[in-house]
Amino acid sequence: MSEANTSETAAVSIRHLSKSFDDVEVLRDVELEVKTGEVVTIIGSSGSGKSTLLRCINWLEQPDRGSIHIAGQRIGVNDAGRPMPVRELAKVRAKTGMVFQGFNLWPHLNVLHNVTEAPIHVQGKSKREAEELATALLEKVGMSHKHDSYPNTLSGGQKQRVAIARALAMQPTVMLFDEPTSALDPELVGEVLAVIKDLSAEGYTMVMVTHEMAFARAVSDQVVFLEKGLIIERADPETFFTTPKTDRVRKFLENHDTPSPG
Ligand SMILES: Nc1ncnc2c1ncn2[C@@H]1O[C@H](COP(=O)(O)OP(=O)(O)OP(=O)(O)O)[C@@H](O)[C@H]1O
Repeated sequence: MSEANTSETAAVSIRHLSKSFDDVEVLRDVELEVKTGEVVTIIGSSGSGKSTLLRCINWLEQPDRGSIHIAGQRIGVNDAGRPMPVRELAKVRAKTGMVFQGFNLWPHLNVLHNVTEAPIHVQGKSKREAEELATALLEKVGMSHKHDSYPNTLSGGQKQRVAIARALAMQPTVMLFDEPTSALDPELVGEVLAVIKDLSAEGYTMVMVTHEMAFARAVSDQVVFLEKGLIIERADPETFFTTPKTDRVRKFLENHDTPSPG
């Protein structure tokens, strides 16, 4: 059978992933396995390759070497080792729900239609089915009262909660969050983190790049530390935050808003 079957138990399986921009190797032989229901946070200093790793998972960036399987299916490369046709790639990519730092909502669509757009036009759901799902998801993120508002009338925290509902509407295997609170005013961070925390409690599989250390500690099953494109530590959050193995991580945690033990 195809190699896809070797990874079918993991939500995401990344093997020997490398990526360069120009001559700079930004990811170096990265290996990562995300089990179904697991929350993995990726942390590290600026420029260490966190966003690039996340963007490789859904092929927004194409790696130079290595493989990525999502729910057992390889993304970007077909069984014959050739680049996937666009339609096939779109199908695999739809197994991921991406939430960006900058929300990326459609400005000309109201909240409800931002959430129903892809289920109707990509998945072929009926308008009624898509609207029922969107209504339930907007309820989940506390935004159902704004269903007919347009993005420019929402706060950053509200926009990000709609963006989360929109990603969930495709019923992805894995949610990918790229610094989802970095663009928010500090007082709006909490409402978005609360939504993500609820999702983790509900068993959603998530990979998240974040600078919010207390949050990473609270929600993660696995914390991964990237340094110059290499994973130099990975551990459960308790171990990672209380007994880091390397001086590099110890120093990083000293300089960040590290939560106190316990
Ligand atoms: N499209 C691109 N073209 C050229 N270089 C890039 C591109 N995207 C990222 N890089 C470079 O790759 C390196 C890793 O970038 P990346 O955004 O993955 O880091 P990061 O760890 O997410 O950083 P930050 O925390 O600042 O967002 C950086 O040196 C960055 O300048």
